[in-house]
Amino acid sequence: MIAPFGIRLRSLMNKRGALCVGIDPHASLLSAWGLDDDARGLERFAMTCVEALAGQVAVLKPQSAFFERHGSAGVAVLERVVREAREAGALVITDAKRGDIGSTMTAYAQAYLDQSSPLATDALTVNPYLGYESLRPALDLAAAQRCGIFVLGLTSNPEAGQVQHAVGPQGGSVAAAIVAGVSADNAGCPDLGDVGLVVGATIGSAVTDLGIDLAASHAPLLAPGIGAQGAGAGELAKVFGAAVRNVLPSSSREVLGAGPSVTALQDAADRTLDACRAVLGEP
Ligand SMILES: O=c1ccn([C@@H]2O[C@H](COP(=O)(O)O)[C@@H](O)[C@H]2O)c(=O)[nH]1
Repeated sequence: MIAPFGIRLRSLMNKRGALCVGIDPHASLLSAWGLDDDARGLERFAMTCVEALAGQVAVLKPQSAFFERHGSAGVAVLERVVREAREAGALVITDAKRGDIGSTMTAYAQAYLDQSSPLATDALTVNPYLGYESLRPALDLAAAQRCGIFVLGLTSNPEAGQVQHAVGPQGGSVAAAIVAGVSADNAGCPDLGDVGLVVGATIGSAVTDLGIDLAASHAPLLAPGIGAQGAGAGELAKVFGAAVRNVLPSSSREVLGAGPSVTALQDAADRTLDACRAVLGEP
């Protein structure tokens, strides 16, 4: 039987280095690569990323929105990207930030985590702001299918604090309550659990300010914000402190901007990984 997601992720981070490259086919990037902003251009862009990076980096993270904006043809491209990236040896986190209630959350979970689904992936980003327990159908199906879940914790966008830093009824921050939920789901894991957190590389001292212990959560820590959003590898030590070993830095536009040359994309990913390694050490 396949190993649980957290174990597979640690093993691939050890082998390939701790880096996630996002596949975000912005219209501006399609244009910069000389491609049309249509489903054919999207497919060429995304499959070039797979060809360049799926055998090299630990994790690829297609951003679902950029595929959905091309309608059903775009979703078909997403299916191909996820399938072929996994076949080439990368782990795939589908960044769709799903979140809903009850049976609707179950349907989202089935769409991405049931391994017989056309969109089947290794891990899915989810939004806990309908309440952490609203994610239970996805958490349960992920565990059954040996997949991962990445719960939005402290996101990289500047307006996130309005919700995530707010103090909830128990007196702690909303983000701390989400982290507590993740910690409970990972309880007993000796190393990385299957339930991860999204914590932006841009958030400065928020983890410390809110009194959050990320290391104790055993969560893989997906850290977007490197590159186009202004964070560099240097920010990682300050943001994550004692939890740096569990960080998976993520960058999209900064790497993708090097394309369409396959070798230029590979070199850009290598440069980002080297910069992160200098801060994080070996995973
Ligand atoms: O807190 C979050 C959660 C997700 N993202 C996503 O990551 C990429 C970032 O792309 P860049 O080009 O490297 O800025 C994008 O898909 C976001 O939706 C995030 O940035 N922050």
